[in-house]
Amino acid sequence: MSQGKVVLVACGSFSPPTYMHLRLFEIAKDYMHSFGLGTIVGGIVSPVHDAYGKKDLVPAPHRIEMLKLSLKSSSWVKVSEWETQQAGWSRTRVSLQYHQDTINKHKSSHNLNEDPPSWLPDDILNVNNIDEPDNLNQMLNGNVSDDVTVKLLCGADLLESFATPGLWSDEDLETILGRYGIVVVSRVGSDPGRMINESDILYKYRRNVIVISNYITSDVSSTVIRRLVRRGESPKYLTDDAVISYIIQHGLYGARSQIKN
Ligand SMILES: Nc1ncnc2c1ncn2[C@@H]1O[C@H](COP(=O)(O)OP(=O)(O)OP(=O)(O)O)[C@@H](O)[C@H]1O
Ligand SMILES: O=C(O)c1ccc[n+]([C@@H]2O[C@H](COP(=O)([O-])O)[C@@H](O)[C@H]2O)c1
Repeated sequence: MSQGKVVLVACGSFSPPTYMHLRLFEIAKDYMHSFGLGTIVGGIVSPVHDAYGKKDLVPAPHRIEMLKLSLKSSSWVKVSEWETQQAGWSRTRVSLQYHQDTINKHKSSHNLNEDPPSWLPDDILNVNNIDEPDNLNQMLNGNVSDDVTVKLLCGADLLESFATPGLWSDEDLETILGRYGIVVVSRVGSDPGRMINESDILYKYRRNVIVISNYITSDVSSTVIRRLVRRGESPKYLTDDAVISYIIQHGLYGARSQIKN
């Protein structure tokens, strides 16, 4: 298991973002830090392209804006618009590869004039870090790898979807699991341990699959928020207040202005 620097990338619809989407990053960061599984230097949320065509997927500019509102207080998780700017839907392997390549490029060039994308973690852009004595000592002693690896951050339902026939290509799963690795947070009703045991490909790459039991369980989902909004009921405390205001203001998910506050 890599002990180096890690950037977590969460792919999904985020229609709308819930507080659990953002909790995933905090849960993963704490867990990986306490078990010495790598140093998290950044988090990226990558909303899916409209062409993914999932039911109730509001246009990407709305989802991006809601994510930005949700992440206002986060110093280390950023929104990447790259997937939404492509001509069509991008497979997750391609998205991970793009983010990894861009990180590598900026990390090796240290060229701040190169217009880095806004989602690039500050830790990678902060060239001054390189001269920090602690960092230098660690590197000289060979204790820490200076590689930065992206890892897919997801809930256990996404892991389960790997077994849906025809959904993910075997070749992509080999790359996602073998080259990058994934960090899976348990979700009500799913059993990631069993999934790994029952899937040959997950079992093969089990050392690259970090499973985190989320003991503060929550079944909140975008579906629940959309349902409440549609019924004119309040989704307060399931997502950021600013997201709720945005939904009402733009009449998303069948919102009417009389949503109870
Ligand atoms: N409550 C949760 N616990 C753990 N993981 C979650 C939870 N909610 C969402 N996720 C994870 O967040 C990522 C993005 O999920 P997605 O946008 O599909 O959210 P969702 O709430 O499941 O959406 P929907 O209800 O529209 O299917 C996925 O990896 C998903 O597994
Ligand atoms: O790469 C693939 O083959 C692939 C197959 C199915 C789903 N995905 C990604 O998984 C995410 C699923 O999001 P959601 O909201 O349907 O849970 C989304 O980011 C998709 O692009 C990716």
